[in-house]
Amino acid sequence: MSIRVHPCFLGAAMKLAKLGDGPEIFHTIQGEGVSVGMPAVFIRASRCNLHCVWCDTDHTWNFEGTPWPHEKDEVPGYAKHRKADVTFELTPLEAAGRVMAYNCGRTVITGGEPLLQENAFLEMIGRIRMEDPDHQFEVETNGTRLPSPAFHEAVNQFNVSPKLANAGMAESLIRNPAALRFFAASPKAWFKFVVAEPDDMREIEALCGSHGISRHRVLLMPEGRVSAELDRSSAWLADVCRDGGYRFCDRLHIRIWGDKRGV
Ligand SMILES: Nc1nc2[nH]cc(C(=O)O)c2c(=O)[nH]1
Ligand code: SF4
Ligand SMILES: [Mg+2]
Repeated sequence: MSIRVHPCFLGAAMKLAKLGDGPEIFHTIQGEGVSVGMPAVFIRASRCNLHCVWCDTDHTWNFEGTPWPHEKDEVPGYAKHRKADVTFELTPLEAAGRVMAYNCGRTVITGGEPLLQENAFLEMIGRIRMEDPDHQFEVETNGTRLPSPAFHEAVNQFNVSPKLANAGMAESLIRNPAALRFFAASPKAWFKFVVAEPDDMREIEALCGSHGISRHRVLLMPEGRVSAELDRSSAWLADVCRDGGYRFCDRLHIRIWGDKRGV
């Protein structure tokens, strides 16, 4: 498939999260969703349009000078990040080179919210497919942004994680009905909900009902940053999945490596 990129987008810098001295691009296995277990290169966008209180990638958005609360505010030593310390800028061409250096056939574009920079990622995808036409791209998104037709065409799989009230934001911020209906109708989209307590199910069922999301496309994932936390809700969540016809989804990278970055 050839991908055309409008010339005015060529070369626009992308803002990625920083890991060590470089951009947050790493080779691991997909830990969540329908392609769990598959080898993949992850590339993490900096910046998000949301600010979930329990976000585990808050270095992509919780910057000095912003008013957003985070559950780690109570943790001694936790402080908001200096933007320059946690951002790495590079061109889509440079990003493509770093991704291809791993010689892996699958890339997961995550964040932050990658759709805020979809033109830059579209250019990166085009560059990679010039060398590796069958390269598979997944995008992890919070489901509040409608992808452009070209971006939707280029991406193989969208892992859509709509946020619930437990993320601590106004409904108007976390919900874009047009985007949700678009993904509900896309054969490329899967929906992944982080479930913290049984009450969350009411919200998930109402959301799916009102946006045409089929339960066959829904994965329910226990909330937790470490194995013991996942264990706490896995048993009852497995029952919910069995009885409701949902797919259960563990967080394999947390089982294997715990709460670490770059894996
Ligand atoms: N191994 C691994 N799998 C993942 N699936 C989704 C991730 C994410 O942070 O979006 C993630 C991640 O950070 N690591
Ligand atoms: S949408 Fe995702 S990246 Fe953005 S704040 Fe929420 S959990 Fe973090
Ligand atoms: Mg993660």
